[in-house]
Amino acid sequence: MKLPLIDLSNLGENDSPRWESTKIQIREALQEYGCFEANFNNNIPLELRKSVGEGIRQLFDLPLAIKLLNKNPHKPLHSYVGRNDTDGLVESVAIDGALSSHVVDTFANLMWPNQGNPTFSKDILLYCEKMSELDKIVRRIVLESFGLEKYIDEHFNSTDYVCRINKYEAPRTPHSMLGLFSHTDKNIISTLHQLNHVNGLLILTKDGKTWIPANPTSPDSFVVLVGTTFRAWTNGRLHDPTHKVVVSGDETRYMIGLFTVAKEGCVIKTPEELVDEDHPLL
Ligand SMILES: O=C(O)CCC(=O)C(=O)O
Ligand SMILES: [Fe+2]
Repeated sequence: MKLPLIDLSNLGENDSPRWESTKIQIREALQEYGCFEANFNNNIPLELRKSVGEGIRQLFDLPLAIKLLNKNPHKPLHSYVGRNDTDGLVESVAIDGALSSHVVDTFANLMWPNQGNPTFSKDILLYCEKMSELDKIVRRIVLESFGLEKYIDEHFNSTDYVCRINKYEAPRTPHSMLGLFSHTDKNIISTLHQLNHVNGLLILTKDGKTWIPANPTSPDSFVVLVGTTFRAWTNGRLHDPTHKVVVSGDETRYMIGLFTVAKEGCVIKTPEELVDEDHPLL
């Protein structure tokens, strides 16, 4: 089994025939699988991909004491996660508010206290901007597909972005090993981009029977995944898939993800249009 593959490159205006057919594809994919592979090419140039990969390798090579400075006392999931913090092979950093150059520079100054890392800051900011374009297209399309255009601005204005960068140590055994435990994302939308050719993400089907490999079919593709908050907002119409990461072989896996989260203090409320006899409020 494979994830649905949907081409979102150069999608054009939002009343074109292509936009309309893409809307149907996205809605079906998010109902049935809770995710899809998005082709979004021409969007992230090869040079940027290489440069960001290099910056991320340098970041994880920093001493543990430095990486531990990436902490958020109020939100433990928006902080550094080390190899000993979970059962898996994952190590991870988080940049909360990654669409702000000030936030990204502050993060880089913390990690590279001498003079920051201007290349890293510039690359991450650009990457996150591109991924947020994808998030906005998908959310706009989903809301339109429910006839809820009137909520689009409110939706966009009530969200922030967290960038999370994951490294999965090479297990160096012929057996596959757990990279990241099985979970659902609790945020709204996750936009995931595997940075090298080392696969590992698996998505559980809605019936809970099959793990589908989410191996990118091109270096320009992303996995767009529904989080529990969006499932709640849509009164259960969209599925929030369980997923995990399993790695094998002798190469390290890197992933950069942009997680759309509700702003602090924002209350998630299902629009009344999505509640009726067939769909009582969950
Ligand atoms: O590494 C991946 O592909 C997925 C990571 C993930 O599921 C997460 O960080 O929530
Ligand atoms: Fe996840």
